[in-house]
Amino acid sequence: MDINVVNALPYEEFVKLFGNVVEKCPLISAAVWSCRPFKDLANIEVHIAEFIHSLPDSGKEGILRCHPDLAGRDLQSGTLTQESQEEQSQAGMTTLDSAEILKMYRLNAEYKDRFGFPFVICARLNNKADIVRQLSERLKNDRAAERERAIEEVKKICSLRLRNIVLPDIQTKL
Ligand SMILES: NC(=O)NC1=NC(=O)NC1=O
Repeated sequence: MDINVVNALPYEEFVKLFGNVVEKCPLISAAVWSCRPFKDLANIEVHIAEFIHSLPDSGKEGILRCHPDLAGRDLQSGTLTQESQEEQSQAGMTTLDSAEILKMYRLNAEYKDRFGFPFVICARLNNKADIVRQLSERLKNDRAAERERAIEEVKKICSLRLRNIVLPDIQTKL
């Protein structure tokens, strides 16, 4: 999709197209629409990142709280967004055995108890072993460091989702 086409979208169409590039946070795309005209795809990412980093800690944590757990309730009940379903499936979350599901549930619960927001990682860039290792390691971080780390993962997820929309014919398998 040509960047001039993106720049010409009315905000309703822009939000419809990009509203879930950050999981369940259409506000971000609705806000970034005001930054048109975008030079290119990377420029959209820059504006999204600037918006996210301009938020107070509570806002950043709010973004994290909009993310479904990996291998969690939403996956088990089939209520993930299409993007999350595809991402979690690609990371092997849909083929865990019961012991692996229980391990993810326990680690996710421990993480949420410690930080007050869910563990977020860019699933497309990790397999299930990476995810368990990262979850175990990042549990040791302090809250501020972990908040920033998780937001970096949100930005990676966003970048891949944007590419899937704007460059659908190029497989974004990194
Ligand atoms: N808690 C999460 O990290 N969730 C997710 N990461 C992704 O890449 N897709 C998700 O649903």
